[in-house]
Amino acid sequence: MTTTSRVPVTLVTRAAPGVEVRDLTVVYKTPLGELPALRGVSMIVEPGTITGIVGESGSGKSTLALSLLNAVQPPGRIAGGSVEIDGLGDVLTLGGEELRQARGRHLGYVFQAAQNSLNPLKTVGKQLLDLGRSHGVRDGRALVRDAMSLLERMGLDGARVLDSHQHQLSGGMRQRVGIMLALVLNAHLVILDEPTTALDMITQATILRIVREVHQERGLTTLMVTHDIGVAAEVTDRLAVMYGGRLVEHGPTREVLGAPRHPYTQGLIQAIPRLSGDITQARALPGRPPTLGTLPSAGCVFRERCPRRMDVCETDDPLAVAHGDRSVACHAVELPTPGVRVERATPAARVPSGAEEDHT
Ligand SMILES: Nc1ncnc2c1ncn2[C@@H]1O[C@H](COP(=O)(O)OP(=O)(O)OP(=O)(O)O)[C@@H](O)[C@H]1O
Repeated sequence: MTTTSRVPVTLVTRAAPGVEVRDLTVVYKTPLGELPALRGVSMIVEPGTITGIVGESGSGKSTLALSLLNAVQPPGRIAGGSVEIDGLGDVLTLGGEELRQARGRHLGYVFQAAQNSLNPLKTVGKQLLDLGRSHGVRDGRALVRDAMSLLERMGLDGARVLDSHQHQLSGGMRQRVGIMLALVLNAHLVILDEPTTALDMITQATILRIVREVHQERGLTTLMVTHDIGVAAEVTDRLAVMYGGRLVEHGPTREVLGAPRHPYTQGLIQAIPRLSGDITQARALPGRPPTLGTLPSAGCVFRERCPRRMDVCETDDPLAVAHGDRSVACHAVELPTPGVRVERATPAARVPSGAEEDHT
């Protein structure tokens, strides 16, 4: 990723953008005061990759996704850090029309509960044309063609869906409309927050295949929030594991799932029931994830549930240690050879902006 100074949104490069999140802190106002939902999160997203953001409910996944769009709403507030996106600069410094144009045209997104986000008074087709117009799309017919083709690939009757109102579509159909709307303006950074939660297993598999295909065809950088490790395993190249507002482990999906290093990642994987073999081997993580009010203000956020807890975990928040293109934030993890203790979870090698890379 190039460290960009601010450039006008219209000059944006169309190649898959890299993203660098640096020291991001987001707080929510609560009766106990402002409490951090994200604390010092740093992460690099390589251009052209699909990164899964996983973790239990409340770990900060959606807050991170919203921050990438500079869309955290009160009672939340971005209290510190930066989100540099190739071609856009630090999105946290964008506002007004610049930010509106960036969203949709350059940053496509499907928020959680996308199935409820359509306007009940307008047909999907009308909303599509409104969206196009508000982003300066001149060729409405081409936009409709592209939308129909995306919908049809997701197993829907495109013409019928565009003619429908929200109440005429099932939850799963609306979810797919949300995905179409995120992709149809040709954004090159796409953020999907739980894109398949309302879908049955077969439809979910179809959608994941299409997300992957469209990602490759269009040269996207994709971030997918999911609480479902199976979904992440199926579709992502890299995995970012969050706990209590911290990024605790990050690396290539196969390596993180095959040889998890952080005790939390190990616990998450052990908790997945297997379809074959001994199902009694699935072991739920003991305890519950913290809420904003129960997060410890010092030491490791995971220590209460950690089987490898040590004295230092009570007092020192572990920094991310990068080793190759993996990083882990845990006092108890011994790396194969001495790692470099760094504040930021930075992969060793960065691919230049827009460079092609085989991540399979
Ligand atoms: N509007 C809000 N006001 C107060 N606290 C909030 C608000 N939104 C989120 N939080 C808190 O911030 C923390 C992170 O929430 P976030 O929704 O980002 O987590 P998540 O990992 O996406 O969870 P889920 O999988 O349940 O969506 C949680 O403790 C949550 O309760």
